[in-house]
Amino acid sequence: MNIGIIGCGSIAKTLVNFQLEGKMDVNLAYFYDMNIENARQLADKIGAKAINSVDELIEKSDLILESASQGAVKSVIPQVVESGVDVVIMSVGALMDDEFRCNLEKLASDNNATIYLPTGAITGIDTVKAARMGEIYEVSLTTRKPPVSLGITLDDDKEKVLFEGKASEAVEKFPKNINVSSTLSLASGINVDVKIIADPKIKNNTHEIHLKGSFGELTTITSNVSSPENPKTSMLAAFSAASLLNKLSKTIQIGS
Ligand SMILES: NC(=O)C1=CN([C@@H]2O[C@H](COP(=O)(O)OP(=O)(O)OC[C@H]3O[C@@H](n4cnc5c(N)ncnc54)[C@H](O)[C@@H]3O)[C@@H](O)[C@H]2O)C=CC1
Ligand SMILES: O=C([O-])CC(=O)C(=O)O
Repeated sequence: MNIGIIGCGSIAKTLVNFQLEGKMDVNLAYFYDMNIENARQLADKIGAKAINSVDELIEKSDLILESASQGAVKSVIPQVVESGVDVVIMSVGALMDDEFRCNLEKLASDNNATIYLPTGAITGIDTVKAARMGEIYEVSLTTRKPPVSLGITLDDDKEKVLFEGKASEAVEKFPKNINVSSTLSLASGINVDVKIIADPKIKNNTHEIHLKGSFGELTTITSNVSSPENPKTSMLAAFSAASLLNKLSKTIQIGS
């Protein structure tokens, strides 16, 4: 399966390294970026092709992985699914816009395309999906990142709450830091409560999920090593994308 990639930054680079290590069961074949140099650099590492037109990327790819930005999801992904090409979306925050998501879902369904949302930099999405078969009473996400990951500096070493509210607002205010809240919301069917804390005492990007439902209770804590290329992004996000791509060709499918 030939994969086209939109957005050649930290996540795409990790995928390229996996391909170099022989860990990918799919072929990362085509690279597109609004900065063509970023696409060239990654494509050259694995003898793939940098492409400077979305039309050509769609025409050539069996599946497209978006690892660019919420803006890219809104501007490019409708055209991808309208062409009947499956897509993996990393900038999941774009899908908290209900009207956009419903239109995209209809466009995909009308054109026989599938939209995949990887678990990303959190843990427990399998359980959240299963919990939804019963009743979910409450669900929340507390994200704690070092200030550098949030693109700020703090005057002292005290933690600072930067945001408390719903996921739909969080993804607008922190578009590069809290896509995971959208994944959790879409999996649970609830616009989840989100707290974002800048914590100078921690090194890792940490996401804590609490969920109560008719099945019982779930708590997960994921303490993520940041990407060396982009401290906002945790390595696990790219690992999750790679794992999802590999899952597409597996005969035994593990997890719900
Ligand atoms: N779902 C999840 O769990 C996670 C999602 N993310 C999201 O994944 C996306 C990619 O993350 P990174 O690779 O770390 O980002 P990055 O900033 O390292 O790289 C993004 C690349 O996309 C390109 N780009 C941006 N907008 C574009 C557009 N409209 N068209 C074409 N190229 C465009 C940039 O030039 C850059 O090369 C971001 O939106 C990030 O917030 C990040 C971490 C976790
Ligand atoms: O990588 C992470 O820790 C989470 C993240 O940036 C996002 O969800 O946008």
